[in-house]
Amino acid sequence: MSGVIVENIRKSYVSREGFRKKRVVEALKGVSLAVRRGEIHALLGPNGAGKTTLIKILATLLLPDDGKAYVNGYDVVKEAEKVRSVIGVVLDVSKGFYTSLSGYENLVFYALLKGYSYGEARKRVREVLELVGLYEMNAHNRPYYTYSLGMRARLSIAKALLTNPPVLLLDEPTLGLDVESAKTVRKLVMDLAKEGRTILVTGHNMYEIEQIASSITIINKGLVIASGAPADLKTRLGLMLRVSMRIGDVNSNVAEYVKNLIPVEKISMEFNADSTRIVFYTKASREEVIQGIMQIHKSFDVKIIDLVIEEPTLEDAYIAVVGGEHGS
Ligand SMILES: Nc1ncnc2c1ncn2[C@@H]1O[C@H](COP(=O)(O)OP(=O)(O)OP(=O)(O)O)[C@@H](O)[C@H]1O
Repeated sequence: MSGVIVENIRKSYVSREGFRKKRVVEALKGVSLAVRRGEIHALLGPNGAGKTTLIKILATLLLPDDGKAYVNGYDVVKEAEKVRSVIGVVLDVSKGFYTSLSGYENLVFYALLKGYSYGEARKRVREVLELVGLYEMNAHNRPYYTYSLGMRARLSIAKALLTNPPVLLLDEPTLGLDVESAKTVRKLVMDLAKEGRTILVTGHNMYEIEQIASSITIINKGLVIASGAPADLKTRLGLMLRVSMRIGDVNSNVAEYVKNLIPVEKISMEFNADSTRIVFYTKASREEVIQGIMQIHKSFDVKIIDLVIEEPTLEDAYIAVVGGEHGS
């Protein structure tokens, strides 16, 4: 049974422009996805793709116009209360806290709202602060306004964990964070999944998501444009390895050698005084490329000075499907 199921969800926003005119934005035009229990699933897309809208529907903050969605088996429309009891939500990491209160006081306030007794609240807040690393940083007693963005993100996740929910819905939890803080938050998300939680996380940074998600759905303008495991997506989208090689020879025939041994899509050469740089793109596997290059080395006595084989990142996958329309 999946942790999250989304079936053909549609949602439009209607806003008034002037006195009579209505503007309709179709934020979701029939989106489906499934997140297995205990899995990190990434929902990727450029700005305005519809990611936040879907998270809000799953969090029971917005009603869909059409379609079905279930969280841990509960219908987000008909069983909203039950859905709320099994989710933890992060919508905007830098909002929702009282700036003059400490992280600890903020969370105790929210824990009391969730129905914990004062004693229970204090105990649970300490646990979640420890879980996200704010306790060991000794940051829990500092006022919120002194928190860095990274600490604010951790506190948002701590808040989402107050009720120990099995499902986490995280909307861009690393947005605006510096590299180190983003890394810490990613590690935290992975640790939370290892504990058996189902996590749906949105983002638009392929590099980040590739490292933590076991499956991905890419949406654009309210439609799913690709989905699958990161590696499968790369293959399906026909992404190519980029091979850059420098040989200790000025040899214009080497491009022919390469093309004879490796299926090459695009090749370019740059001649220097005593070496040649060859750059090519191929759909062949890394192993096939290495075998081909070994063959060139052996058969033509070419000295290879350096060799770099770069795998396509999901950034490439994203550009391949979204084209020039991707956001920042
Ligand atoms: N309350 C609203 N009223 C009118 N239009 C809205 C509203 N909220 C979102 N939209 C529009 O719906 C579309 C989807 O927005 P949504 O916030 O879900 O996208 P997103 O993928 O989360 O983008 P971002 O990364 O910028 O937050 C956009 O065109 C947006 O302008």
